[in-house]
Amino acid sequence: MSATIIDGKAIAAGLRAQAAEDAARFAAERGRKAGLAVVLVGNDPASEVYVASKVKLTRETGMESFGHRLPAETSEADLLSLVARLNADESVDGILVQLPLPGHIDSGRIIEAIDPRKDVDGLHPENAGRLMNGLQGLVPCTPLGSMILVESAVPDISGLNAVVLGRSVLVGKPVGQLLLAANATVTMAHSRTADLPALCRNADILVAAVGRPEMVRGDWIKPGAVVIDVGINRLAPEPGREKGRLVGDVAFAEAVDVAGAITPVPGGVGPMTIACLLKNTLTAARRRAGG
Ligand SMILES: NC(=O)C1=CN([C@@H]2O[C@H](COP(=O)(O)OP(=O)(O)OC[C@H]3O[C@@H](n4cnc5c(N)ncnc54)[C@H](OP(=O)(O)O)[C@@H]3O)[C@@H](O)[C@H]2O)C=CC1
Ligand SMILES: Nc1nc(=O)c2c([nH]1)NC[C@@H]1CN(c3ccc(C(=O)N[C@@H](CCC(=O)O)C(=O)O)cc3)C=[N+]21
Repeated sequence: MSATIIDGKAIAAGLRAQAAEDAARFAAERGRKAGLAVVLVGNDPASEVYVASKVKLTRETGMESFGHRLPAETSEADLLSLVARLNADESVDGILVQLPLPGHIDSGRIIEAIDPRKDVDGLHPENAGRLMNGLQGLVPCTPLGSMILVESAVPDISGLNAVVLGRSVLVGKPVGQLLLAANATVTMAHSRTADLPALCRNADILVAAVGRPEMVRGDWIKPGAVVIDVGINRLAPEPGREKGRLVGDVAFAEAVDVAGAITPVPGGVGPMTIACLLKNTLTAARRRAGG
């Protein structure tokens, strides 16, 4: 058996087309474009690639993009004052501070300083709490994108066994909350979980977000399961190559023979993350504008 490949790239393109329509309507109704501010501290090459891609797609979608690049040695106080300015700026509907931040900055303090209504990453404790309590808020982009991909592959999630590998605030925990809200029976696994392979073999839906290249092997997967691979891992370059290959947390070549449906890396969850960021920015813009 060979799994259906869930085409995140195509589904993300559809979401962006919808976002572009919504952005045009917002601009026509409000007399200004919705705006997203992206803050990058330091010069981590991977972060620079993601941020460049976010800026490009934000503009292509018909929204205003405000880029803020700060040197690695920026103080926490200076970053907090930038966040305060963006909170007060009426043309900014969404604020994203790219993670990870340099070690001398407490990311928790920065995230808590963002106006929850502009927190398009959905990482502010108020938005995390709203998600947990089933209240309206802003949902983190990667989990939201992962969930849309699950829904594209399974008509009814209700009653299915879901296993989430990873419990980060950015990915694992919110993915678990979304699956729970959709009535899956959710198990959250992590680095202390006993016998991961056996646990995973029980999963109708398996979401891998651990950051360990190809950790999930083919024989961990229940035949017919839906596998969402969130991992983005850059391998060391092969001799003569400048860049290493990008792989997920799942050994794709093995898993594809067992799963019912699976996301590739690249072209799976990654493009959905950015599309959901644009979607969240419009959601934030409309709510701030009162409708
Ligand atoms: N596609 C996209 O858009 C995005 C992709 N990513 C990718 O997703 C992956 C996860 O990211 P993120 O959640 O931020 O990572 P974190 O490092 O914050 O969290 C990793 C989680 O995986 C768990 N873990 C680590 N090693 C193991 C192991 N050997 N067995 C079981 N569990 C393990 C950790 O457990 P414990 O809590 O016990 O330490 C932790 O909960 C990364 O590859 C990242 O690059 C991230 C964001 C967006
Ligand atoms: N505050 C914050 N919010 C984030 O959402 C956030 C973050 N910080 N820090 C880093 C991670 C990582 N992340 C990705 C987004 C898109 C792709 C993506 O588009 N990937 C392409 C390939 C890109 C390539 O080729 O390098 C794909 O999977 O097809 C990947 C990873 C968002 N993150």
